Amino acid sequence: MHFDVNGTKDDRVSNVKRAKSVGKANEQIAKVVEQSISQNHFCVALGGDHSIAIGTIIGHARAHPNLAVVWIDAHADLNPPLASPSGNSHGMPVSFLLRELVEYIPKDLPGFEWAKPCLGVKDIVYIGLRDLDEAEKALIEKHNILAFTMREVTELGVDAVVRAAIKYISPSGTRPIHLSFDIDGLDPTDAASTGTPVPGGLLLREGVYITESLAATGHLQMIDMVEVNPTLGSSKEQVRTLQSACEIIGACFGKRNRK
Ligand SMILES: N[C@@]1(C(=O)O)CN(C[C@@H]2CCCCN2)C[C@@H]1CCC[B-](O)(O)O
Ligand SMILES: [Mn+2]
Ligand SMILES: [Mn+2]
Ligand SMILES: [Mn+2]
Repeated sequence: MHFDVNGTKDDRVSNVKRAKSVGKANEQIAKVVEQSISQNHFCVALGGDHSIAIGTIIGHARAHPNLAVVWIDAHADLNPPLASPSGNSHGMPVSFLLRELVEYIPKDLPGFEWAKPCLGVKDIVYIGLRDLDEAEKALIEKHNILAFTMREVTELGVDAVVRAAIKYISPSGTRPIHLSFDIDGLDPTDAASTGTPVPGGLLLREGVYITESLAATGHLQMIDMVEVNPTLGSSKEQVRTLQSACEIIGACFGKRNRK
């Protein structure tokens, strides 16, 4: 039995653990992000798990409807609630955001009455994928979602991948970009202190390069830096993970290795 902050029952509904708390929290996040972006701030959302992207991206899209999203992650976070193997909302956010998947979202989710999808499948690109569930593979395939897995990153190189990603989501180079950066997109050598680490990820150098390249478009408006969990791993790993997160956030503001 789980309870929300008001002490009322908040259990698993339609296979979403603590649905009401997650929904209500994201409703607040969306309001704050919309306000901040509307005041022309560059917005940094620090997670916390990746379910916060429901609020950050819906909030951002209210201010910039033609938003494009770059999702850096070992995982696709694309499980519609009833297809999730874990019932953990951090593996679901993209399914709440895509208009083409609205039929898979249960209508009776407490706390999510406000959440309306704000992206089409062509408005998002993945980089770093290497651990997908069957439903996620099927949905990426069915909807032709552009995904550069770690295989493509190795095959093409990070420069070709980020150039292709930008060309795809913003051919004119003018669309506002939202970077949703799950720290587990990086290799555990650079980010071990996270809930679901997966070997064979992006080097910090590659994560910085991708972020710098997005910043260089002049239209990177917001970053989510999520899944950083400084309570996990050795203190050395914790320091390294936090350092990596700071390097990525810093890269949003331009080149790090100035000549
Ligand atoms: N797809 C998942 C889900 O629970 O939905 C399955 N699970 C990883 C699972 C562990 C056992 C071996 C196969 N992989 C975590 C992932 C969500 C990650 C959320 B993120 O925000 O950290 O990306
Ligand atoms: Mn997680
Ligand atoms: Mn994630
Ligand atoms: Mn992940």
